[in-house]
Parts: sequence; structure tokens; C-alpha cells
Amino acid sequence: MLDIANLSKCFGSLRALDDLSLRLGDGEIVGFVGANGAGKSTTMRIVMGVLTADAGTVTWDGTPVDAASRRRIGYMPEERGLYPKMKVAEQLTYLARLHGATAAAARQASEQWTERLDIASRRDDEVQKLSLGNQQRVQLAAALVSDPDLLILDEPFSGLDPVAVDVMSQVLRERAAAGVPTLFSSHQLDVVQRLCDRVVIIREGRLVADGTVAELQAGAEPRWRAVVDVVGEPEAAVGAATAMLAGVPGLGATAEPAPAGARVTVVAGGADEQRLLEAAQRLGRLRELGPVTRPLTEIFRDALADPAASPAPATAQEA
Ligand SMILES: Nc1ncnc2c1ncn2[C@@H]1O[C@H](COP(=O)(O)OP(=O)(O)OP(=O)(O)O)[C@@H](O)[C@H]1O
Repeated sequence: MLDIANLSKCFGSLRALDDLSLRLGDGEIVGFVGANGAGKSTTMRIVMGVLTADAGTVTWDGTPVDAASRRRIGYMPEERGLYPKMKVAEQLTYLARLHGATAAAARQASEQWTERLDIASRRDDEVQKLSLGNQQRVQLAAALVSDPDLLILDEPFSGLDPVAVDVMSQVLRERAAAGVPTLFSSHQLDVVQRLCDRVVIIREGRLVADGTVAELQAGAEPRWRAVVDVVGEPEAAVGAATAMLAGVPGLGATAEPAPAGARVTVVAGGADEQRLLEAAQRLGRLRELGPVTRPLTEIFRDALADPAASPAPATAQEA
């Protein structure tokens, strides 16, 4: 387990990290989410020893992370780190050797990952001659060639086409199944939602939420949706629904023409759906009533954007 505990880091008067803690269990894929400047890269750089924390610790299986243990980590830095004039295969072989692989194993890993990430035909090209997306694939291969026990990836999906996103997601799932955990930052919330076992959200260097996708969804404000067939014009039906439910949080109503009049969809927030049910029955013929599951992208956006609207940290881990 990687245990990042109580990290704080200031750059001059700017507090980039403020008592930030998070853990990464064996085989877990954890998405690290936060607005630009929230502190994701700073956290990863501290784990990798590129920066020193003002306070806090980083341990792996109970031992402070040091230069030797970092050789077992596959790291993709935000600033990237390829040699532009070196050929793809040469570079990957060299990086695997730096992590302690034998010459034969390094060559084999270079071949394996260029194949897997669909850049085999570019093995003899200089990195600088590749498109940005293909350079990104080489960068991913660079994090994987040493067969690491832990992956720390700063925005690994940025710039990848959808096929490469799928391949990389599959690679991370396979590594996870073999017990290798991944911490990755991303602004691609749909990918985070699809891929992660757990999501850590930070804002201004502080933890906002830490939980599984299901926990984050369960912690969000409940919302309800009713669909009602009404006799009359759509606009009038929307007006009637809005008047009946005045004061209910998160109220929204839309209507479209239907054979017998209008079909109205009403969405309302709050813990109790009874008021929506009663209003729907008074309006017309109730066709559907049920909870609305908010997409994670919406939950993330609320947590990232509005400090007052964010829930208290929902922590899935023991204290
Ligand atoms: N070397 C540095 N010197 C001064 N300020 C820095 C330095 N590195 C980071 N910062 C500041 O620390 C804060 C956190 O930056 P960081 O790069 O960790 O954010 P991030 O969450 O990775 O953002 P992004 O999503 O844009 O990559 C920012 O305000 C940034 O300007």
C-alpha cells in the first residue's frame, strides 16, 4: 500500500498542498481529480522525490519511499521526459535498463509495449518526429517497460485518441488484476468514471472527497423524476407543475406535445419524493416515478467548482 499522509507544501506564499492524505491499496486504480492548480502534480512529484514536502510522509508498505523503491514505480511526469532525438525503441530499452532490467529483458519489454500501444511501426523513428498522440503513447510505454509494481501517471490520457484510451484503460486494468496499483490524474471525467475503483478529489491542495464511484453517487443530493401525461397544452402543464411544486429544491419541468395533450417531465430534489408524487397525480396520469442517478461528471463538477456546495469528505478508508 502507498500511504501519502498529511502532505503540506508551500511555494512562497502559495499553499499548494494543505495536510493532504490519500492511500493506494494493492491492485487499486485511483483517479486523482481537481481543477488546474489544485495540487495533483505537486503530490505526484513529492511521491517521486522531484519535490520535497514541507510536512508529511510517503510510505510504501510501511517504509518511507526512497530512491531504491522509486525504481519500482512507473512514473509519467506532467512535464514528460523523453529525449526528442532518441529513437523510440532505443529510448524505451534505455529506460528499462535504468530501472535495472537486463539488456535482453529491456529489449523485449520495448518490443512488447510498442506493439501493445500500436507504435511498433515507429520504433526506429526519433521521438520528436512522432505526432503528439504517438509521443504520448511512447511516454506511456516508458512508464510500463520496467514492469513496475506501482504506477503514478500524471494525465496519462491527455491527447490520446479514443482507441488508445481504451487500450491504456485495459492495460491499467490488467496491471491492477496483477496487484499493481495506479494513481492517475485526469480532467477526462468520463474516463475516470469508467476506469476507477476509487476517486480522490482535491481543491486548492485539500481533500474534498475520497470514495468509490458508488459512494460518491450515494453521497450526492437525491433527485427524483416523474413523467406525467396531461390533458392540455405543454406550456400550461409546465406552469401548473411549477406552481404546485414551488419551493422544492432543484425543480425543473419540461413538456412535449403528446397525442392526448402533453407529456411532462418533472425533476425535483430533496429526501422525500412524496410531494412530487402527489403533484404528479394531481397533474394527470403518472407514467413513471423514480430516483435520478447523477452522472459522476456532474458530481465532480459541483465538488470542484463550488466550495459551499461540496459534501463533507466521504472517506472510504479507515482513519
Ligand atoms: N515549482 C513551482 N513554483 C511555484 N509554484 C508552483 C510550482 N509548482 C507548482 N506550483 C503552484 O502550485 C499549485 C499546484 O500546482 P500543480 O501543478 O500541483 O496543480 P495540478 O493540480 O497538477 O494542476 P493541472 O491540472 O493544471 O496540471 C499551482 O498554483 C501552481 O502554480
